Amino acid sequence: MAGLDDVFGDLFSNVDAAALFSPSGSYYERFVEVDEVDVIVVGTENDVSAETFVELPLEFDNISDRIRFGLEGALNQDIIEDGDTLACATSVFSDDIDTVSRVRADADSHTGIYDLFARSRADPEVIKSVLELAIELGQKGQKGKPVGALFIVGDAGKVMNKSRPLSYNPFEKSHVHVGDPIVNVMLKEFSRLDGAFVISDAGKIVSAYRYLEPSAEGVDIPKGLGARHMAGGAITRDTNAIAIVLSESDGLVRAFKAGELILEVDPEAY
Ligand SMILES: Nc1ncnc2c1ncn2[C@@H]1O[C@H](COP(=O)(O)OP(=O)(O)OP(=O)(O)O)[C@@H](O)[C@H]1O
Ligand SMILES: [Mn+2]
Repeated sequence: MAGLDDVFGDLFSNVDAAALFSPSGSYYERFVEVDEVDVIVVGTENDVSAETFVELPLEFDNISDRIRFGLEGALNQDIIEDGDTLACATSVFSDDIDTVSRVRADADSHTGIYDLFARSRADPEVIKSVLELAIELGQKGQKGKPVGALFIVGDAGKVMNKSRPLSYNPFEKSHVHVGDPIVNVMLKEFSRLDGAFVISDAGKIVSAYRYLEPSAEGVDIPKGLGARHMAGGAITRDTNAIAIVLSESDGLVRAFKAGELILEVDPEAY
């Protein structure tokens, strides 16, 4: 007689490693005793002081994004190899781990999400702050109305050379950085106005109200997106910046790198 174990056991039989997504300390401890497989912890923080850890920039709400990002990070850090099979344990319905997915690491299905954070010129913390700000802006809008915004992060000198001012720059002589609560309030306020924010690798706000003039040649952005997304996507081909765009029309936050759409998140899901 076959039992449930025989059937569900297929999910984790002969895996190369187990990836635990944001496990509790006690859950992780139980794995330390298991010497059958390597254990990888994936999360926004290494709360359990795991030996092998992959950092997530966001607690991705979408489970496949979460797993894909984790595996991309593990591949990038040479923790796993292309073709390895993993048992990925995550929580979907509660804070506890309640789901196991059997996933094969595929270097070809590389989405670039990990690269966006870990291999960009700009500081990963800066990228994370700007992404969080765009998500927050998408959730709340400006006085209840949907707003759009365009943030160009990194390689600021070159970005400034490929753009022009639409108005006076309120950040002209200031030395303010993203992540600072006051700055976030200012950025939200200015996001009502036209153009892009330019942010340095280290997170300094270089300018607001920039009109970007990249060459759009060879930029392949999804149809239906307008000038803001085109300009944001294109400048990331011309420079080593990344672009984080909040759409006023569909409410989604998108990130572009090297002229390509890398990440799409729905602020309402956070
Ligand atoms: N080249 C540019 N540089 C900076 N900002 C731009 C540029 N082109 C457009 N924008 C900004 O984007 C705003 C919206 O333009 P548009 O509707 O064409 O873009 P979109 O990609 O459809 O964005 P949304 O989804 O928010 O409507 C403009 O009002 C302007 O503030
Ligand atoms: Mn539009």
